[in-house]
Amino acid sequence: MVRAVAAMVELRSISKVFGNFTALQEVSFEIKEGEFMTFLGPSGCGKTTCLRLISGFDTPTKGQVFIGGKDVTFDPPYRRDVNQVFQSYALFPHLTIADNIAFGLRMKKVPSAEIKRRVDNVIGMTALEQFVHRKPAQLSGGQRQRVALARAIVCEPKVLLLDEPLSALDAKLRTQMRVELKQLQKKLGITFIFVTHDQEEALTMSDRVAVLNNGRVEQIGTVNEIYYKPATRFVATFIGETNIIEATVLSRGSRTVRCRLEGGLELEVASVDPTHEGKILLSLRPEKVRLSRNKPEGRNVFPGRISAEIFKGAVDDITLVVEGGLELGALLTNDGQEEYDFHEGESVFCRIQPEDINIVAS
Ligand SMILES: Nc1ncnc2c1ncn2[C@@H]1O[C@H](COP(=O)(O)OP(=O)(O)OP(=O)(O)O)[C@@H](O)[C@H]1O
Repeated sequence: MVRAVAAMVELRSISKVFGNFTALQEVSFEIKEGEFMTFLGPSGCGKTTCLRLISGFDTPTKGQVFIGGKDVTFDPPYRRDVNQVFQSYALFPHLTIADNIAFGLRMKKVPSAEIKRRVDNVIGMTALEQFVHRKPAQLSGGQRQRVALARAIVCEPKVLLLDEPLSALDAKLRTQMRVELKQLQKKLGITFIFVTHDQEEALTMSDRVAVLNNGRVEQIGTVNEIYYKPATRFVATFIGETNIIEATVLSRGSRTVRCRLEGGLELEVASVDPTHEGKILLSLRPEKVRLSRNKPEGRNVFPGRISAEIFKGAVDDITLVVEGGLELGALLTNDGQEEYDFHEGESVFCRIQPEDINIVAS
């Protein structure tokens, strides 16, 4: 018999109003067991509010919260199989690292032999062996971060909530901790819900990302979907660099539409959606603009002039002027091949695959 597997966490038509301000509006999504889900969005978009409704530190104005298939909308935090790692880590300064980690289990009156076994296990997992007798003040930011994580996972919650846990770390440590966190999550198989406003952080660690804006979910998808198939202008511009271009649909083929871009350039754009008609908005990632000196074969080939070139190490950031004065950004990898080494003032041919252009909602 096939049994439907309930989502580990589900928010169903959630709205949250503070006074006369709506912080979340009709938010619905499901998070699967063992998934690394990230809430990504600018400051004030409602990420922390979402997290607080899942942890039980707050209740929704409307809608329901389910954890493990059970309606927990009005259950207090201690009745939910959820643990949280805070931005500030919230460690007890007077306790040693080992005692900080054991604290939650002692509160739950877990037998001491079991506490020792579980604490030793997470200390190994988070590489904290040499610090167990120190106090939090004697650790670096990254080490403190690991203690906060160890303290949360030792309780073996089904869901771990992480509210910008890397924000206090310097850039290098942040990058390192991203990899460690992701590896740890895979090893533990716990559902992680991670909050950040840093798109790079979201792209490196998550299985799926929910992009929030103004209290609404703009898009939920895998990191690839969010990056390569952004649904809205906001998602396309918030994550990575993109060219946003206004266009008009001229005609429809079986899998593409022919569009006239602002300035007059005509291009074919992948589309099977019949609602794509009249005025539309296009998103084009700069690394998808191919340049060459000789005219290439294929569709969507057009001339352009390089009006600016900025060297950025691994890549060159290029501005092109094409038909009708339209400016397009292009990114080229600096791999040392002269064939792809273009300079300001040069005339070039541009080529864009129809499927590399996305029609986005405004
Ligand atoms: N208790 C409250 N009373 C009134 N307004 C609140 C309350 N809590 C949050 N808000 C408002 O709700 C909105 C969403 O807040 P939230 O903390 O969820 O944002 P966020 O996306 O986590 O932002 P940040 O990245 O800055 O932490 C904000 O405009 C905030 O001012």
